[in-house]
Formats: sequence, structure tokens, C-alpha cells
Amino acid sequence: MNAPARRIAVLGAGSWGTTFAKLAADSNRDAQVILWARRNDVVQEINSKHTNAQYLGDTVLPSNIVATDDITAALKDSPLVVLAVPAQSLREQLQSVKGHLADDACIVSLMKGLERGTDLRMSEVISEVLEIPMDRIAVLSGPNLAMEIARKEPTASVIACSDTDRAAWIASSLVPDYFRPYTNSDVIGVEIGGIVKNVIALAVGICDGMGMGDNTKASVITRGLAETTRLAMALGGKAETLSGLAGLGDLVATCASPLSRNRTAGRLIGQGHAVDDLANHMTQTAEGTKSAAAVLHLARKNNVDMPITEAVVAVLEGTLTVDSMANRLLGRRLKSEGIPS
Ligand SMILES: NC(=O)c1ccc[n+]([C@@H]2O[C@H](COP(=O)([O-])OP(=O)(O)OC[C@H]3O[C@@H](n4cnc5c(N)ncnc54)[C@H](O)[C@@H]3O)[C@@H](O)[C@H]2O)c1
Ligand SMILES: O=P(O)(O)OC[C@H](O)CO
Repeated sequence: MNAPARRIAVLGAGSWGTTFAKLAADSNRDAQVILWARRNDVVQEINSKHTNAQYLGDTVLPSNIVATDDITAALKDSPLVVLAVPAQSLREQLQSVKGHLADDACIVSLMKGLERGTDLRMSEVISEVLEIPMDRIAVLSGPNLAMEIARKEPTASVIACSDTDRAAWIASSLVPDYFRPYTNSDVIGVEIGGIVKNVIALAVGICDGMGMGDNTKASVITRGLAETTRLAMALGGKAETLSGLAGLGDLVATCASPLSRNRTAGRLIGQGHAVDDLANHMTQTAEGTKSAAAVLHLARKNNVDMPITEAVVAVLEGTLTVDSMANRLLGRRLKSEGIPS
């Protein structure tokens, strides 16, 4: 296996991009981490004060992180390029990446969304736009709430790539003493786990906002995992991936944590806030609100039954009230428990 990466480019200086840059920089103080931000004031703040207060408060960033708003400079000579922008903006963002990648550079997606209009996973969008094979693209996913990792609270994650040597090389570059990356070759399962848990977290948040208790939320989480697993398997993913960190692990973290933007968005809806009004209460990305309709579309194309996702989409589109959601889910035909629909 090659030596760990000495230069890592991270594109996107929001909550997770900045935290990930910190994690990579903490992993090896001799490595240089180049963090690309859209806004010059964010670049100035990171380079002069070593903070990104809008997203990470007073967390101090290691001095081996250098920020830039020049994407070409960020990509130059970087064998590892990490993408952390909102899922629906990825395709546009990749236009400025195209043609500037170092030879044989490997791309890591941190994003947990499905593209609206195409129903493509982020790894598929990357491969299509950059015209690079899937074995150069990895996905990192797991129970990874950025703020907890920024505080160095221990967690584990999964790096999935069809090229297992590449996954192992990426993992070897991301080993600060508070983060343990596992490898997996099931890119589809890992990616679907991260995408759908956001939709299920919206449902759990809605239950929370309506004042429902833990039995309700545990039922939604458990059946949410069943429908996530059905979709992953229909697309070629493995059931066991969904019982791992990128499935059950991330679902539990997201549905349980007040730090989760998706759970928060659901809670606001459950409390009676209009979906259109969410942006006035939240500044960060809640991917589930944008991806849910694409998840449902993908499920229908593959004849996969996803009743919780269906109910969440109906609420988001205003065709189902939160008060009617329980009746919709509980009134379905009775069947045996299990993954198959
Ligand atoms: N925050 C977390 O805890 C966390 C953890 C794991 C995965 N993720 C995933 O990482 C991805 C990024 O999330 P985040 O938490 O960093 O979001 P964020 O809202 O904190 O930050 C998004 C960043 O993207 C930039 N951005 C916004 N619109 C853009 C556009 N059109 N083009 C380019 N850049 C744009 C913003 O300026 C910001 O720097 C999401 O898919 C999310 O699901 C987040
Ligand atoms: O804040 P959320 O809801 O986007 O969740 C963040 C991470 O995906 C948790 O692993």
C-alpha cells in the first residue's frame, strides 16, 4: 500500500468539509490540507484566525490547514480530493473540477444526498461529470455528526470503494486518535444508507415535534432501516452493510441527536412550521428535504415499497398533514416482519 496522502484537497468549507479537513490534518501534522471555500471572508478567517465560526464556533483548526478560494490551486498535485458541498449543487461544482485533477487522483464523496431529476447517487454524478471510473471514487459515511468530531469525540466510519486497496490507502490517511475508519467494497449500500437515513430522520423529527414518545420513534427507525435495506438490495447493495456503521449506526446517530439538521427540520415540521419556512429557522443543509422525492422516485422505478419515505414526501409536498401521517402508516395491510415488502 502507498504511504498516506501528504496533500489532501477538501472542497466545501461548511460544517462537514471543515470538520473533515481538521480530522485529516490531525491525522498527520506533516500533511497539508487545502480547504476550498466559496467565500473569501471564510478563507481569510481560516488562514488568519484558524476558525470557521459560522459552522464550528470557537473550534481551533490545525495550522496545516490552508484555505483558498482558488479551486485549481486546491486541486493541483492533490492525490486525494474530498467533496463536501450540498448534493444538489455537486454537478455544477464539478464543472470547475473537471480538467484540473492530478493524474490518477482519487475522489472521496462525503455527501449524503440523491440528485433530483436523475436519481443518481453522488458517486455516479462524479463518475459521469468527471468521466472517471468508479474504482477511483470512494464514499465516506457513518455516524459522523460534524460538531462531535470537531470536539474530538470518538467515532467510527466506513470508506467504501470498489478498489479495496484504494479504500485501505484512504483509510490510512484518516487516522487521528478520535476516528476509526473501516473499509467496505459495497459503495451502493454505504451510499444508500447515508441518503435514506436523512429521510427517516425527518420522519422521526416529525414524531418528536408532535410530542410522540420513544416507542413511536423506535418503530419508525426500525421499519425505516427495513425500507432502506430493501432499496439498497434492489440496487445491488448488501443487507449486511445496512446493519453496519453506514446503515444502522448513522440512522441511530441522526435520529437521536439534536445536532442533526434533518431531525431538526422534521421536528420543526411536526411542531407546525411550514416546509417553505424551514430556511428561516435553519442555515445548514438538511439533505433529506431535497432528496426525499428522488429516493421515492428511485424506489418506484425499482418496485421497492418505502412507506415511510412516501409519507415524508407527501408531507413535504403538502399532500399529507402531519396529523394524518400515523393513520397512513398504521392503516397499511398487515404482513410479516422482515426486509422483503
Ligand atoms: N454536517 C455533518 O454533520 C455531516 C456529516 C456527514 C455528512 N454530511 C454531508 O455533507 C454534505 C455537506 O454538508 P455540510 O454539513 O457541510 O453542509 P453545510 O450546510 O454546513 O455547508 C455546505 C457548504 O457548501 C457550500 N455551498 C452551498 N451552496 C453551494 C453551491 N451551490 N456550490 C458550492 N458550494 C456550496 C456552503 O457555502 C458551505 O460551505 C451533505 O451532503 C451532508 O449530508 C454532513
Ligand atoms: O445533521 P444531519 O442530519 O445532516 O446529519 C449529519 C450526519 O450525516 C450524521 O452522520
